[in-house]
Amino acid sequence: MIHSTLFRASAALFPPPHSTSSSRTNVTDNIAIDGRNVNFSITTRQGKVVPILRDCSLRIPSGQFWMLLGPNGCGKSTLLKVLAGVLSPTNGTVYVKRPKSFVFQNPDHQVVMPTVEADVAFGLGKFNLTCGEVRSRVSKALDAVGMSDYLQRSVQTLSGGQKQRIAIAGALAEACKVLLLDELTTFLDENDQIGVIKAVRNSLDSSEEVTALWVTHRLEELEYADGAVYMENGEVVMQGDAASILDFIRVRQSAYIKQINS
Ligand SMILES: Nc1ncnc2c1ncn2[C@@H]1O[C@H](COP(=O)(O)OP(=O)(O)OP(=O)(O)O)[C@@H](O)[C@H]1O
Repeated sequence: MIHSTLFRASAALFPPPHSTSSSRTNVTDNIAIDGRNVNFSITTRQGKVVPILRDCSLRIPSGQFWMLLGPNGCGKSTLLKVLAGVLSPTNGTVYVKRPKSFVFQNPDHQVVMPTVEADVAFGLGKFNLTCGEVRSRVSKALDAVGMSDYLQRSVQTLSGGQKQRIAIAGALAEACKVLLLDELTTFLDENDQIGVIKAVRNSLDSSEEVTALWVTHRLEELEYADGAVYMENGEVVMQGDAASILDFIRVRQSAYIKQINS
């Protein structure tokens, strides 16, 4: 864990990018996610290039639960999609430990099988496991997200948060090393929201192998995190331990409120 560390995410922290490849091998084992000077732009129909991410650098240690925070439209989901490999960076380098798993915002996009057990086991077909090994992985994964009692339940009967937890269990069952979680609590009520966030926290606490990056704009969720990356206007402004980032955002917000009231 990084203790009381807050650092400005400047280019000085990282050497300049050497390539635009989406994976690198010379990253130390204790870093799960490493993005350096990541840029992402879109080109409009009129041929105008619109930058969405500008020189974003971030470094997330293995085994930790980090949040990606910032105001609406600052580029959090885009950065997460670049890290997931769903989008290719226009420039910069990205390393994310594998296997990695991207969990979507909408709980109804998560589940594909009729029962919880079948859904969590869905991705295990490719591993050539015995039935006993499959059962054991499903059981451990459901335990990690607090859903052991739901093994035989029809997924149709689950709440949104329970569906998110099943999706996370599916990733854990596949021995996923990095969970990339895109605003999972947006559509959830408070109970479900807490259930999902605690499930992620517990999954990490029960395995040193798993790292999670959780996109949110809810500051209160920071209490569950080890660290956070704060973005504004397409840039990574700060990253560090959760308490320091919370202080930083509060100071920034009160300065903004003073400015608009003056
Ligand atoms: N394909 C696209 N075409 C045009 N603009 C885009 C595209 N993708 C993202 N954007 C713009 O890029 C900016 C960043 O979007 P993104 O969804 O990454 O932000 P966000 O921080 O996740 O926002 P929110 O918290 O509201 O979900 C926004 O202004 C968005 O409108």
